[in-house]
Amino acid sequence: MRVSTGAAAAAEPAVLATGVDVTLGGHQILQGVDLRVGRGEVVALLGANGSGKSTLVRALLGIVPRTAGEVHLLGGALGNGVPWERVGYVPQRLPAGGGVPATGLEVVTSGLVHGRTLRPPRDARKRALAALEQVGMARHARRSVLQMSGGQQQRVLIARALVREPDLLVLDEPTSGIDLPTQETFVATVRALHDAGGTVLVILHELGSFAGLIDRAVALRHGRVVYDGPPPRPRGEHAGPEHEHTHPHADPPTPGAGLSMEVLP
Ligand SMILES: Nc1ncnc2c1ncn2[C@@H]1O[C@H](COP(=O)(O)OP(=O)(O)OP(=O)(O)O)[C@@H](O)[C@H]1O
Repeated sequence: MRVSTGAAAAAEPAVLATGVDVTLGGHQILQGVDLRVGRGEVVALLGANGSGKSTLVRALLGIVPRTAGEVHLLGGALGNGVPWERVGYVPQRLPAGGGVPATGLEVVTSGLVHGRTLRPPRDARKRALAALEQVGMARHARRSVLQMSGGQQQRVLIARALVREPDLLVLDEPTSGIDLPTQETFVATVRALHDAGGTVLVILHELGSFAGLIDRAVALRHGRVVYDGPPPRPRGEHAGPEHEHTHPHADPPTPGAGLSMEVLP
């Protein structure tokens, strides 16, 4: 991880959002959301379908507009104040209609290009290949992402976020559609980023492979924060933080072992 410039900025939380409101299509989707993620924390964002998790993450990143509220990332106000080259984002899926036939390598290399320099660094190819290797996609580096399965595309998006070795990694359901061995490789990579001092905000439907990594959970319901505290314990021991996921799972998941919003207050 790179050392932040300015001790004051480094002391600020990685994510600080206050009073965030978002209205989309005439409906208020988020209402007065406050969220703080300290440096080095791993925070899970939980909630039922449609509770506003993706919208919150997209508002935090400035992808959807706020009608009220303030957002600071890595000590900078949303917009030009944010050091975007230190922020990695994995969206839920490739944007629909993004019909550009880029290869996996090109998509990952684009993760090294940011507003201040349009030219990838000299070692971009090597770093992009290493990131693809981390998600088990190195041998597909030259394939068009449009010809990849949804899970493969997701792995390329993860590699694109990891390649810049971000200080803040924001993940929108990163493991949906990805097989378990790849999930566990990915979680190990996120753990390494966290061990190096990185901060992670991750939308999850169940803690699953992430269980042992999560410091805190924040739950949304109908666009409001309804819980902010320790991650709720899964009912099944198998999915608990104490369970080391070191083996491939041949059996289907235990019913109820996955942590869902239904068990939250
Ligand atoms: N562009 C949009 N225009 C209108 N409504 C939208 C738009 N995007 C999202 N919504 C609505 O906002 C609400 C929250 O959606 P969002 O995708 O943030 O939920 P989520 O918690 O991430 O759900 P999921 O777990 O299914 O991904 C939903 O009711 C959705 O229909």
